[in-house]
Amino acid sequence: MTKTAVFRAVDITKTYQMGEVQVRALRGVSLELFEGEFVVLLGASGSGKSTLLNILGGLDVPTSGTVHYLDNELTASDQGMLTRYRRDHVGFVFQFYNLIPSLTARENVELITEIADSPMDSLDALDLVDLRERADHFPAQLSGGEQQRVAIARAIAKNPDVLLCDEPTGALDVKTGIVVLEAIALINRKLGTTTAVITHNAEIAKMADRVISLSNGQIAGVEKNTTKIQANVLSW
Ligand SMILES: Nc1ncnc2c1ncn2[C@@H]1O[C@H](COP(=O)(O)OP(=O)(O)OP(=O)(O)O)[C@@H](O)[C@H]1O
Repeated sequence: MTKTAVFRAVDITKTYQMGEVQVRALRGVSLELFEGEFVVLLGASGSGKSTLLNILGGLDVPTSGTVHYLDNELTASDQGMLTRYRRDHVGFVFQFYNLIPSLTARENVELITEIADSPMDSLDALDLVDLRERADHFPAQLSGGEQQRVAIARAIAKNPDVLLCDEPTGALDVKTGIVVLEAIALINRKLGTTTAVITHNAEIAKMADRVISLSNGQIAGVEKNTTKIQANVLSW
């Protein structure tokens, strides 16, 4: 059975013009991400990972090349279409959790469920990241890892088709980072959400179905993991 390509990017480039200087963040990247898979985008700082993820998530547009999300060509979409695409299909998790400090964990999740088409219950989303008991706590009462898990609950509460995570463990110690990765892997497994995680940490790549390595704005390799390692046995 052929798997559906959720994303298809063909020869995308991204050049930033900084005054006189041109920064070529992506130099001809082509890739496919398949339905339900867990992909790690691995690369050193500055290799173009965030630029690529932002383009897939409709937060940015490439300078040239095409990107499709299923049958929709993101590169032919206007801002309004990209906004709807993000709202209806994409969950984002960033390195810094961006929770609203004056709202409880549950209220932070409900910010999203209130505007989504077919959201899950906010407490069920918190349950998936094992934080139902902390639903009425404010971000300041939660540890960094717990705040990141609230951010994951918020991202998945709208039942997105894809979950895009940019260095989700970048601000966390190893033990806490592993708990956060376990939450992401559980969501991928349980809900079948196509998941891409950016990291510069090769150890984290071991938990993926496929690892796409980026170097200097280009794809340096694509590897399928024959065995997926569970997050709780990783260490770095
Ligand atoms: N808005 C921008 N304006 C100018 N240059 C940018 C911009 N965003 C990214 N770049 C440049 O593009 C290149 C790729 O950046 P990008 O953030 O995609 O890399 P990355 O692999 O995600 O790095 P990191 O792991 O450090 O976040 C870098 O040289 C960066 O300085």
